[in-house]
Amino acid sequence: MSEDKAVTTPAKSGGATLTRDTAPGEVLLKVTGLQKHFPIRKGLLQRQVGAVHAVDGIDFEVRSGETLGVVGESGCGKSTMGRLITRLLEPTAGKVEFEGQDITHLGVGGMRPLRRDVQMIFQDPYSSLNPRHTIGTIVGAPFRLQDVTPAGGIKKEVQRLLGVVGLNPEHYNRYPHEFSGGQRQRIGIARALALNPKLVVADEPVSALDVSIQAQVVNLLDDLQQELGLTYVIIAHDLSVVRHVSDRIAVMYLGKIVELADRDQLYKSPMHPYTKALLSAVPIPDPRRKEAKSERILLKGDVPSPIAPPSGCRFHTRCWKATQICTTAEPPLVELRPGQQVACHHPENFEDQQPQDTVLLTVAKEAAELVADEVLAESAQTSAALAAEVRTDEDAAGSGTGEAAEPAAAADDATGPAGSTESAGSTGPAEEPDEPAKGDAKGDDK
Ligand SMILES: Nc1ncnc2c1ncn2[C@@H]1O[C@H](COP(=O)(O)OP(=O)(O)OP(=O)(O)O)[C@@H](O)[C@H]1O
Repeated sequence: MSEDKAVTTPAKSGGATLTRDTAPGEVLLKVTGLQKHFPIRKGLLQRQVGAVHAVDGIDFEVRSGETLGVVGESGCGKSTMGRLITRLLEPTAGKVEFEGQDITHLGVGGMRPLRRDVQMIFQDPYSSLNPRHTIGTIVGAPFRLQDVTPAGGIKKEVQRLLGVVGLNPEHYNRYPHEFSGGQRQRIGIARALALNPKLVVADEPVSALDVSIQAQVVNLLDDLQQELGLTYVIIAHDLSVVRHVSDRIAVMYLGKIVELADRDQLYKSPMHPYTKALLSAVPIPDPRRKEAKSERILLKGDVPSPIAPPSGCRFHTRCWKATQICTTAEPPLVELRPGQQVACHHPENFEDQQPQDTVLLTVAKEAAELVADEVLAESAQTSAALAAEVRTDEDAAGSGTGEAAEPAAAADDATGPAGSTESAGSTGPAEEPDEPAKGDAKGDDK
């Protein structure tokens, strides 16, 4: 990862230079009672017959310089939350404050300066880049949109940014299809960094990539944060991805935050049964903790429909600890331990909040099953592969070579033909934007 480690701070671009008002550790983003209900309409008159409760009243803060990981199964509302805080979606209710300013209902004009400060990286590096544009145009777009001319000109700045994310600045005129999946995600990252943002919301930034490439992109994000003092909200459905980069983690279930805790605390001692189940699904690849897994929980079934979420605690239909009260009273998100907020009547690793309610629901007992240790040991190995990769790269920081792409990377991912080995930090010929069928063909619009 030669060039990855040699990250340089983006040049102060004329007009785009942003003062870093919020000191590290201070609240940069504050979300209160945030809701997004997508209306469901039917009939000729398109009358509203219901709503998808995608995000249903969440509160959290993001401090300057930290990484907040957001996890949960598919459909829990993570992406919607990401789009709400970047104001790509209008909230149904609640408040979003950025640097103390209420931005909940700012119009296009009011949002314009904020667009520089808050950027988003999307999950799919294939569809988020316009195939008709060169990467020079793509990465330079934010300057044009914001009418900003960096010192030295857009081209020079874009080439510098490409170098920052470990791509060859010479490839300015190439098209997205000429790059591998990991390289395309680097292009997306370069675009997000163009205007020197304060907050970057990354929505499943690596889930479309091969595991070995994932580690490289995660490490790049980490390096950039160190160098540029960025604040991240990283959304993932997989706890193994956010584990290595997050300071705190929010666990979402059906539009709600059910647990919000410091990273280490969450992994060592999860309090919400859902968090515990998520952790069970991603065994911790640490042999010293093997004995700690006295019980492993496998959740059965899918997340219930957000159109009509279960009453009381939304997780009660899949929770092995659910009792009567869980069906009627929604547990508030409260700080049960310093740095650990949980919404549960019967939390794990803590005293019961409703000890009088002892009779388990029949369905609860069937909701989850314990998984055999052997099965877990096997999957722990897979999880360990990613962890080892990340650690190796962390250890190699500054070593200047970083050939993190193992042969497995050759497979890259199956989503596109550009299956070249991701060449992290390649600013030279090592970067192989192999496009076997098309070679260097430019302007090959798809
Ligand atoms: N524009 C929309 N209109 C209607 N429903 C939507 C819209 N966008 C999202 N939803 C619904 O909101 C719920 C939450 O979706 P969201 O994409 O935020 O979840 P997620 O946790 O990010 O899942 P995934 O990991 O699959 O993206 C889902 O049930 C989804 O179908």
